Amino acid sequence: MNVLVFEDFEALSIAAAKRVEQQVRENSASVLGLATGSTPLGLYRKMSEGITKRGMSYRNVQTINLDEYIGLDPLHPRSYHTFMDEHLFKHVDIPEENQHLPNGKPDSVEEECLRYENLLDSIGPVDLQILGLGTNGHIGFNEPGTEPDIETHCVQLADTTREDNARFFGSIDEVPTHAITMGISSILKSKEILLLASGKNKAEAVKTLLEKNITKEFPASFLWNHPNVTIMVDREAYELMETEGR
Ligand SMILES: O=P(O)(O)OC[C@H]1O[C@](O)(CO)[C@@H](O)[C@@H]1O
Repeated sequence: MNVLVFEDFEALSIAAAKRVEQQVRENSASVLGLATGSTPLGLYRKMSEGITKRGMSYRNVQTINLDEYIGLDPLHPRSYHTFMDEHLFKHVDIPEENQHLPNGKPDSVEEECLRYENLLDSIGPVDLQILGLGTNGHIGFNEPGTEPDIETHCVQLADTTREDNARFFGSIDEVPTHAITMGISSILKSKEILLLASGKNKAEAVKTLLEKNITKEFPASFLWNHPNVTIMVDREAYELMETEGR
């Protein structure tokens, strides 16, 4: 696992965008695994700027997102479909048919999970997977207690996750209780993984991750089982490591 420490969120976002742009320049038909949450917002802004400022194009790229809330229609203002549209898809030239997210309002959640894992296998493997890090160590919506061999599945969200995400909704009561998420084993199928973490509220989780105690109680620790993972953090997210003089 490589660890890269950046001065701040801006520097981290620029570096992450550089890696994505390099990937797409090398292989214009790359498959990108995408995440939601606040952390990739800087990356998505820089990717959008890349279109106008650096002549980037994503027209042959396929994207596949990690997760979606169950019960939210794709057009719901708080769905991850809408999040991706607002923050990335409407600013870049990825064809709509190449943008993939789980359907949060399927007839059958089980069938949707199967469909999504099959989709991942048919367009994959993901060349570059972007991940955020939950304060409780989740990746995607794989909450503490998730087994490492699980593929795309339905998950009950932890209370802490619903609290963390209440800022995107009016109140915690409006945050859905369940989601569809790629599993740990789905994520580990990627060729390369880039985990981003920013801010003091991630410092404890970053410290736990870097302790290399591989346990289902801290799902991100399973990333240690993958051969090509880079963690990009800013100084605030790394501050507990620096305090220890590492
Ligand atoms: O980037 P944030 O908003 O801190 O979220 C971290 C993680 O939590 C989630 O938003 C889910 O709670 C993930 O999508 C994300 O990777």
